[in-house]
Amino acid sequence: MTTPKYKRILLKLSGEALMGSDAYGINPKVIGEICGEIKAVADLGVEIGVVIGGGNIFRGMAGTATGMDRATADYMGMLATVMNAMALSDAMRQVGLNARVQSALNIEQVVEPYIRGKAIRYLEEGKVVIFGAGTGNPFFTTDTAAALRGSEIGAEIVLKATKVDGIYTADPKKDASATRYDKISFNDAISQNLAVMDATAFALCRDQKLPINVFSIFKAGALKRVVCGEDEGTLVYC
Ligand SMILES: Nc1ncnc2c1ncn2[C@@H]1O[C@H](COP(=O)(O)OP(=O)(O)OP(=O)(O)O)[C@@H](O)[C@H]1O
Ligand SMILES: O=c1ccn([C@@H]2O[C@H](COP(=O)(O)O)[C@@H](O)[C@H]2O)c(=O)[nH]1
Repeated sequence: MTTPKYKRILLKLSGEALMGSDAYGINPKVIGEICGEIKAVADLGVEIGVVIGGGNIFRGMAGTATGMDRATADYMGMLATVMNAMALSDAMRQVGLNARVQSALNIEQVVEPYIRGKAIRYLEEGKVVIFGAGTGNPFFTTDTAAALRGSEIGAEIVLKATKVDGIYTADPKKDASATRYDKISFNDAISQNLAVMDATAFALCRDQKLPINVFSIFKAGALKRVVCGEDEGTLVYC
């Protein structure tokens, strides 16, 4: 059997990735495939916390661009991540995973509130814990929530599963000449303003000595390869 390098991980899943090639929302085939990738890692005995983004439904900055109050728009963005968390939990159920959703905003008729001790107990029981509503605070992102929850649950690494296959010298979607790093230090990622992740998330992980691996969620088997310590995407280290 393949031996995982990590016992407990925090997986940051791109909200936008859930759209697949659709213009908006959640594509059932794509979310099912992503859950298959997660199951392959859970079957190795790895404890998995997940933070899900909301970019497939709503981003606060998009609301602000149309004149909305930023905090109001950000709360809408956080609610979008709760919808994604619920969809992900159900898609996990369909592939045979046992998942629990905890929300940083209290909507108790819908999902449990975030309680750190309970989340850790679920992980120890082999359940996947999906953290919705980001940090629960406006002016942050789900990348920062991943750094925060990863630190709180004692994850050994944050895995950012996104639409690109690593961190590049510039945004590869805008600059075709950009080249990918195999690894990069936190200080270099921050000083070069590499926008694949926000600086708050990088800084928190750096301070907590929590490495990050950025990889493509669309590459079959990539998540399992990262978890087994193989070179995949870009490693951000202290
Ligand atoms: N230097 C860079 N290297 C790699 N990607 C970059 C870089 N700079 C910007 N990007 C962009 O960052 C994006 C990933 O971050 P982003 O926060 O937009 O998405 P996400 O976290 O995957 O999605 P969501 O916000 O929906 O959860 C990539 O799709 C890429 O286009
Ligand atoms: O802690 C947080 C996390 C998120 N938000 C808002 O939600 C959206 C969606 O999250 P993404 O990280 O962009 O996927 C984000 O644009 C913010 O508006 C937040 O306010 N606080």
